[in-house]
Amino acid sequence: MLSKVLIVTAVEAEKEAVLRGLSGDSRFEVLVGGVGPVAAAVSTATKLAWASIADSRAVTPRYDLVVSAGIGGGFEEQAAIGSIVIANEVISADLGAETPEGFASVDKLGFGSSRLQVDLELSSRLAEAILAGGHSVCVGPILTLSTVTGTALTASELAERIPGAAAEAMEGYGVAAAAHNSGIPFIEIRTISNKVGPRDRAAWRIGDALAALEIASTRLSEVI
Ligand SMILES: O=C(O)c1cccc(C(=O)CC[C@H]2O[C@@H](n3cnc4c(=O)[nH]cnc43)[C@H](O)[C@@H]2O)c1
Repeated sequence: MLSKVLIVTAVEAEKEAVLRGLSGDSRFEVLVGGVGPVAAAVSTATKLAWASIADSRAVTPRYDLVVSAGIGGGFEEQAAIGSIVIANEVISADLGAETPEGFASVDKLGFGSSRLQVDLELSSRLAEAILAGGHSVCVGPILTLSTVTGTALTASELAERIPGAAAEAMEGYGVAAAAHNSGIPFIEIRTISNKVGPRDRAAWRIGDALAALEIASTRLSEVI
């Protein structure tokens, strides 16, 4: 059983949904890290650094797990609105260069990796627990972007470039980079508020996604 888990959300409404699902489980700490990969990375890394300093004075244990959790967009035929997506990989999908032949990732350019690993064993157990609880769940790559996809063309380009892409959001890769930098296991949970594609704000079902986030948080507290 893990003893201390840091969950990072983008906004307060997501934190509140996570806390409702955790029902006071004191093993968890929930941080509102801000919207976008940079805010998420800076907030998470700062939190982990201070915890490490405190830990060195044996005041509080360092974290056993870091979680990026929040709402996200679901890719067609992968994740429906209201469903839960658990990452099997997090990918910074716009980290690279635009070329006449199309997008070139930093991996392709030789400047590093746009992909970060997750704790696959825990992710799998969490997905099984969600499924056993009767909620729809998908396990697949979750993309991190600095811009919310707003056209069918971009959605299809992403789906073609990253086969099996299940969801997109804006913070996971940043939180994961901070966790990996501290040598702490990481997972990402997204609950689907909208379809990835043409921008249609009226079609966003944030309430449904927050309700699913509460469910996912309850299952998380059961499996760790
Ligand atoms: O385009 C709009 O008018 C619009 C309306 C409501 C919210 C937004 C956001 O930019 C929310 C970003 C926030 O939510 C996460 N999120 C949710 N769905 C997606 C998505 O399809 N693509 C990327 N991020 C998404 C994200 O992690 C942010 O925290 C825009």
